[in-house]
Amino acid sequence: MVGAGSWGTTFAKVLADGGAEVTLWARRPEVAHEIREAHRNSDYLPGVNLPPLVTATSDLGAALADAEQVFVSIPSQSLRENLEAMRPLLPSAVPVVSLMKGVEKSTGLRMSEVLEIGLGLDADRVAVASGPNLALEIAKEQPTAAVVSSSSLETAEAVAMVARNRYFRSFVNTDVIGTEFGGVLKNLVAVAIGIVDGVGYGENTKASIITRGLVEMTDFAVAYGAHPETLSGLAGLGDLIATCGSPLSRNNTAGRLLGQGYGYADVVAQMHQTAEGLASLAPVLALAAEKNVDMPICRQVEQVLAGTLDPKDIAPHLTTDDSEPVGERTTDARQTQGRSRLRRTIERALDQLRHGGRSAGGDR
Ligand SMILES: NC(=O)c1ccc[n+]([C@@H]2O[C@H](COP(=O)([O-])OP(=O)(O)OC[C@H]3O[C@@H](n4cnc5c(N)ncnc54)[C@H](O)[C@@H]3O)[C@@H](O)[C@H]2O)c1
Ligand SMILES: O=P(O)(O)OC[C@H](O)CO
Repeated sequence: MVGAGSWGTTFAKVLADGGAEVTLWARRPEVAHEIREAHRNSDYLPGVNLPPLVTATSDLGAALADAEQVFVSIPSQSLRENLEAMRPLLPSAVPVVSLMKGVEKSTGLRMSEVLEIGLGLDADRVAVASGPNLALEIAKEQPTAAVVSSSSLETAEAVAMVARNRYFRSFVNTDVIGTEFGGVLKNLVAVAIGIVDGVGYGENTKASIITRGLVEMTDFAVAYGAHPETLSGLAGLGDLIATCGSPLSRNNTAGRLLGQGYGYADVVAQMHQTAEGLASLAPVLALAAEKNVDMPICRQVEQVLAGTLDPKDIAPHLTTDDSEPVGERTTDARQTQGRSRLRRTIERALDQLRHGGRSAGGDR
């Protein structure tokens, strides 16, 4: 396991409680020492005892030697800089699994893509695991589930066989794009939820943002080739519910601080753990623009982060509507807009007939 933060350590426990021997690589030797000697990682998982099958080292080569599967759980924006060191140490033919939920700011790439490029791997060797997985709940052995996804079903199944135990169930799919983007995008909606929570708005506002947020997530992921049903599954809706509903979520917490009036720099300074949504927002919006996907909630989060939108005004797209009414689903909206366009075309044709080609309404 590369990365001994809250999720890497928790996932190591998940694997060990399923019977696997796990070596964690911790960047800081003192963290590795505590895990090895005291079976604790008190910085990240206070009060949690790690099973004897988990050990740790700050020597990357020792952590990777003889590994049968490699899991990676470091902040998304730091992944690339670690791959050069990992590449020559990686045992051949083993699957590499991303546990991360971000996109690379400089390239807009998903973490599985960064792993493939940085480690020179075929896509079939790479998997991602994602779902409603708040680390501290799982570290306390509260039951949950996740999806392991790979373009190779064989790889996904091999990983899922290991990543399971009495409190953790792994499903499989081959929709890597949908599974990965689900984890990225729910973070952005969770920041929005935190903001309205910080402002003091109640459950109607939050339910509206969660529901409309799921539409944004689905439209975006489908535009990039995901299956829509993946976004209704554990890695989409499931994770959205968990992250938006829990004060344990760092993205939700960051949003709440913004909603309470703290500026972006103060929030970043107060966060001691990774809130991926803050760094993923800009690349996600750039990717959305490339595919003409409208993401009003994410755009407003960006404006709050930039200090150009008062947090209490975060939901105008829900409360003001100066356009024609549209359906809830984008496809419905397109149909409605299509009907409107057709109606306008017919009206123009009738108008031309009535006025001999001279419009009565304007200069076009
Ligand atoms: N914590 C959760 O509940 C949870 C659940 C699912 C997925 N994730 C995802 O897992 C990933 C890791 O998150 P986390 O919660 O473990 O974060 P964290 O902040 O708890 O820990 C991050 C770890 O990465 C290390 N690190 C920081 N900068 C580094 C660098 N430049 N090079 C190498 N290591 C570095 C830190 O020392 C730490 O061990 C994120 O993408 C997150 O979205 C987290
Ligand atoms: O603490 P967050 O906001 O990074 O969320 C953690 C997990 O992704 C929840 O599934």
